[in-house]
Amino acid sequence: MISSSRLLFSRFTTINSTNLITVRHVKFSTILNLKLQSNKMSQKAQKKVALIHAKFSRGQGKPGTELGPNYLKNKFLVSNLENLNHPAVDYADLEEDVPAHEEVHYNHNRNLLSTSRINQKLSKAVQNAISEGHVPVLLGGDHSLAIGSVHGTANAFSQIGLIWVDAHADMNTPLTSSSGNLHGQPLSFLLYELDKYLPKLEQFDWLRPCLSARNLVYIGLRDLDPEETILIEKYKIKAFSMSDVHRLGIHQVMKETFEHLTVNGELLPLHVSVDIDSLDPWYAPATGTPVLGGLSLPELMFIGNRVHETGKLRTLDLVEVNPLLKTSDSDVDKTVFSASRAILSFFGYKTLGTLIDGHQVPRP
Ligand SMILES: NC(=[NH2+])NCCC[C@H](N)C(=O)O
Ligand SMILES: [Mn+2]
Ligand SMILES: [Mn+2]
Repeated sequence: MISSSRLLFSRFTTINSTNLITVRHVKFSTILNLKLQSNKMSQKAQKKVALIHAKFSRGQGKPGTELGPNYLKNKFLVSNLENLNHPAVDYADLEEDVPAHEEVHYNHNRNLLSTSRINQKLSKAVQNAISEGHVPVLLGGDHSLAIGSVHGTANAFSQIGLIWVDAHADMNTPLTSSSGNLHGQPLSFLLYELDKYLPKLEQFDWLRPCLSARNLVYIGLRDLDPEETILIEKYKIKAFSMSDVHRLGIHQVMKETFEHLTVNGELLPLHVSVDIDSLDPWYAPATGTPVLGGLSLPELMFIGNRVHETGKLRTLDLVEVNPLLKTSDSDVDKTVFSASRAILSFFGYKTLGTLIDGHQVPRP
């Protein structure tokens, strides 16, 4: 029996040095005689990415996340979305439009009025973008924006699956939150099961819960508040903590995630909400609530690639980049670099290098 390494070796030795030199002058797909999958990709019109810029920071206490969209919409992101056949369009521009003195607070929970208003607009923008055949990508902004973003996706389909990639569970209610920050609470506003724990908040009159706890999967958890742990247990929510990622490996985590979100033999349309603090602070230091021991960028990109392969991504959020929280400029560069690559991975950008029509998408 010939071992595969010998086979490889014997094939390799048939290439002489002249051939190796000519290789450099010819399109390498021809040399390798590969039928590239990406050729097929390029013939089929791909969905456009509808960029939704949400300049918002009032879901938490640290100014700076409102600058996120300006950093995240960089040349590298836009040109590579183009290369990946998912051209980006600037779809909506949202910002806080409530003067500070008109804000409404509930107990220690801050900024209910502006958070409600921007999310109502965001939900409509997401629904419209989906109905026009685009994939909305929310460039945040803090994570309270997931209220509108997920609400929009959930209202565009009969049923969705939500993958929440985060160090935190963001499932506090205004009554359990110790910080009073709405970015730690979006899921309590979205899940049917948690509606009964919410106080009546007239600012959010427009909002109805739209997601079953059964259709939520967490990845990357490592900093939960006690009530969040209780709720996850009580409603048997599928949750992969960082120690689960270590135990199972990210490949198995994604396999089980998709199995969980498959209903009647079909994977649900997916909304993926990525909090940049799911990454270890080494990859993403410029964020408001960093927690050590997070995902590596290759792991997050693996998640993105697997989701991309399913063809089921309907909306993506990238939130909590805060360019003002830095000890040096390189902290911002690192965070934006990681965030841009993470977004691209959901549209087919691979760490290995990505081929389109036999050409490699440039790597920075
Ligand atoms: N989206 C985030 N970064 N959330 C952090 C939440 C932290 C804490 N659990 C809270 O409720 O305040
Ligand atoms: Mn978080
Ligand atoms: Mn979060």
